[in-house]
Amino acid sequence: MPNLFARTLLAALDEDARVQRNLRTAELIEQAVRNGEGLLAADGPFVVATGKHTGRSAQDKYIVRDAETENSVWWGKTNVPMTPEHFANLRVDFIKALEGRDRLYVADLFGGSQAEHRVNVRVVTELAWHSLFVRTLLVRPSADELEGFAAEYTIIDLPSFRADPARHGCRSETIVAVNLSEKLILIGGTAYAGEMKKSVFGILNYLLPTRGVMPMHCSANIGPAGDTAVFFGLSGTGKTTLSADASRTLIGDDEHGWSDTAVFNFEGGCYAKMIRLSPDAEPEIYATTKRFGTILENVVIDPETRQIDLDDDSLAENSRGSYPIDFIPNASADNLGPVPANIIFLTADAYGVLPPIAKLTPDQAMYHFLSGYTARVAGTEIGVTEPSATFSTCFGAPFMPRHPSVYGNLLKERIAKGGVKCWLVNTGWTGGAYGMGQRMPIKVTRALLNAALSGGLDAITCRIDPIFGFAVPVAAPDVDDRILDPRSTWVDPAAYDATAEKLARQFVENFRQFEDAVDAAVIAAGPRVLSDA
Ligand SMILES: Nc1ncnc2c1ncn2[C@@H]1O[C@H](COP(=O)(O)OP(=O)(O)O)[C@@H](O)[C@H]1O
Ligand SMILES: C=C(OP(=O)(O)O)C(=O)O
Ligand SMILES: [Mn+2]
Repeated sequence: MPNLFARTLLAALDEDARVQRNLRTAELIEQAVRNGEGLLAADGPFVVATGKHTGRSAQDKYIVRDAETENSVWWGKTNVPMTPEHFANLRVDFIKALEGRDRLYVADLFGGSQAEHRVNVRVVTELAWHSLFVRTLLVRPSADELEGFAAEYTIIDLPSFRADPARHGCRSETIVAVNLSEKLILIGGTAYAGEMKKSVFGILNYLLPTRGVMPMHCSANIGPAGDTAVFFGLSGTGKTTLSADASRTLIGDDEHGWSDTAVFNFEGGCYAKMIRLSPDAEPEIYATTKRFGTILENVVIDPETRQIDLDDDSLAENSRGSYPIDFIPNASADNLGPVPANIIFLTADAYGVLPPIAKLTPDQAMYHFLSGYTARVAGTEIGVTEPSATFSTCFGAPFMPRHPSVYGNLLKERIAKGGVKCWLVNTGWTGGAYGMGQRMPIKVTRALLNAALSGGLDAITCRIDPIFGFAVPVAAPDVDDRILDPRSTWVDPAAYDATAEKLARQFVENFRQFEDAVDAAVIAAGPRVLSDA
């Protein structure tokens, strides 16, 4: 039940003449144009600039620490507590800000595509395009379902709000405050739309483990043999890109649940990266940039010709496009598929040491799931700056309110049932002969995935990597064998060894936090620092 405050607010909004309720795409775009929120592009998309915030503000996110969350949330670097008093101040100030608006948008939506596992969410926004975004990304109730819709969670998103560190106990003018007892999320001081969808993800990640569903930061699709694959990965590792594949049916690009019987999408839309999008490598996603109903965030548009330029990164490297899932031609009509036959962990390794594909044992899979490794090149000068490793547990620490072992145990049970193969896929940067700082070609990754998912790597000889311990195929269909063994491509093998050792050491150090939570076999499944052996 929403608390008294939320009930009062919901009732007030129901009667408020300023509120535009559950408008559909065309009307929201008309309003957004009238409000001066963005421009229509020549080919149909609505194009907006979000200003200062072009990505999530992970450092400005808080969870209210109270009786509900005290023992259920894993407090630490990513789940940062906020006092109920600071939240109460924030709520008062949000109400004041709402009162000052002459127009507000309300969208009543489902978080979760399956009736038995979804939550009813009401999203209140000051921007019409935000309302369109959240309608696009979440699951849209039918007209009948809207009739008796009772919101359980409320999200209020006010980009024009300015948080006050003294009153709200925060760090800056930007705030994402999650109150799980009041079932209220307040987002202020940022216009990046992704905050809304990832907030709903956080709610489901909190609730679903108690109902026996494993929530996952992954994309998912289904092969011609009815084989579901899930692709875990941190931002930028290729979940969205690789899940849109002409030969497989898309379930979703970012957030899913794994129940006893199915993998189901939490969402009803996708949120793709637009920067330097290639019509050749990503034809399905590219086609969405030519359609009415797509929103393009921080894509540069010529105000006269209304042509867009996907290569222009002057507004953001993280330019985005959101579209309903059925804009992808072969999307699943019921948002679900069978339980997975394959689990893929995507990593974008900037050190150039991980192979483009490796087979994992169940213990190695647990190790890599809890580690959640990726690394990006730090600056724009690719190959010159030092890459920095990121470990984000469950490949999604910012969205996981509970202890990693909660999600880890759900994975362990599922792998233990058998019938699922696990893979580590490096979509990052290659070293040596392939040139330091070259991103793994998408067509190489796709060829390897196709081979792995269709059973084409099952009979291929593998070598066991001496540092990382996993099995690496020595050959694969349609791929130059040399790229499978990064060490052999480095001009200086000793430099490879030193770099790989450096990464191995970071893995080991990061994993110390999980040593008490897992079996010895899982710890032993991690990389080895050879010089310490
Ligand atoms: N080998 C590769 N595999 C996947 N994506 C790649 C690869 N090489 C380059 N990319 C680019 O990296 C980005 C991956 O982003 P995206 O698929 O949105 O990741 P995620 O959904 O995991 O955040 C895209 O811009 C894509 O074009
Ligand atoms: C929307 C996001 O997800 P991703 O980058 O993984 O697509 C995000 O992290 O803000
Ligand atoms: Mn994505």
